[in-house]
Amino acid sequence: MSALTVLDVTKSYGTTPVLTGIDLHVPAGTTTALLGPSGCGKTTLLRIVAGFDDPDSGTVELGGRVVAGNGRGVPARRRGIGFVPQEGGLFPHLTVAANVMFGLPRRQRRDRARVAELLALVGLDADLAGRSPHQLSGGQQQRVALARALAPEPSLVLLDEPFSSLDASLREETRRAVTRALAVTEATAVLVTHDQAEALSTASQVAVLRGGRLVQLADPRTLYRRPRDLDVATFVGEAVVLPADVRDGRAHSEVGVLDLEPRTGDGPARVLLRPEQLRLTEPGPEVPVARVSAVDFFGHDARVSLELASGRVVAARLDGRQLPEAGDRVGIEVRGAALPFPLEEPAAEPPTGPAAGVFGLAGEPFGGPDGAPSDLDTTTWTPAAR
Ligand SMILES: Nc1ncnc2c1ncn2[C@@H]1O[C@H](COP(=O)(O)OP(=O)(O)OP(=O)(O)O)[C@@H](O)[C@H]1O
Repeated sequence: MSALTVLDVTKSYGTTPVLTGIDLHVPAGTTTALLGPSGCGKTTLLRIVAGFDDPDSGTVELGGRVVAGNGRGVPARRRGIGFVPQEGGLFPHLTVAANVMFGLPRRQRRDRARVAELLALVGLDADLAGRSPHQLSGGQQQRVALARALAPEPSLVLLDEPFSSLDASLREETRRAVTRALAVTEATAVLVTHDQAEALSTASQVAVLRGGRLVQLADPRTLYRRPRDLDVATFVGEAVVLPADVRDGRAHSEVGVLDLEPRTGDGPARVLLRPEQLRLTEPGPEVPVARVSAVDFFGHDARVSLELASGRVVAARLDGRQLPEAGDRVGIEVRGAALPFPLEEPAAEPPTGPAAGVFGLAGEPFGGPDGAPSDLDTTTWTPAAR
């Protein structure tokens, strides 16, 4: 497996720039996810790496060899790249075994043991070898597609939204099987996705693209904990963003006085918390209070919408065992530090619908003009009450 290096790659379609100065290094034997909203240029970058398209400028190197740019254009079939498209792309008239064999070098084409080995690698039983693709589930088809892509021991594997056509239960299981197979074979891989959970859980580094630019390249934990701006913060997970006044290195906010990591200078700022940092407690004179405006129960956890005194609604992710009811009055406690951002950075568009207010103002304030709790029909929640 080889390292992939993309250097200053630019691409336009007509007069519309689609990629601008992309630099990306994928170390050998690791997986990088290309994450970004629809139309940000993920597929275009993947096609340039694969050799289906040429960059206008910049270079693509595989294993230290320039395969595109600088006047070179190694054809796609000579790059030694395995490709897994969105929906398998298996040959419908061939059996599973024949599909996998198609990926094998000519001298191994009749090697049934090697086919069984590749099927086992992606977590499939050898009994499936005689089936046609239409006799497999979507997740099984994607695994066969990966087995076929890995068969020639490619220098690089490209996966273009490989789980997007699968339903939630198959998706998780298939994602795990694919991640495992990539790790076992020490494959260098690039995964295109617009699903942040998929990117964070599958890749060793995530490249966030926005409007044809690479805005952040980081390992999943750093990306989630230290997004470089609030757009990235909201793209890679749910965000609680609050105005704050920083004094002596601590942020005075509507949910209390928060530690900051990293520290920042005094003055007005905005701070980022993740919903799992919010905890509920009994309301008291020193405790910031909120009213529960909705509870979405997911079994393993729940998302609780909290309307603060200003009317701002924020989300908390809570263990599903002790939950308040909509209308309850609760106290808020914050665990861990907040991440500060300058005040002037433009905020992302406030979302609408059930997540509304995670990012901004929504709904009527529950306090009066002076911030005092109104006489809404609220009961006080205590942690031990349910
Ligand atoms: N062949 C083409 N001709 C003209 N414009 C194109 C072509 N291919 C892509 N585009 C445009 O380039 C931009 C980036 O497209 P691309 O498919 O790379 O985005 P993406 O991030 O993969 O999106 P999605 O997640 O929806 O697949 C889009 O605005 C798209 O309309």
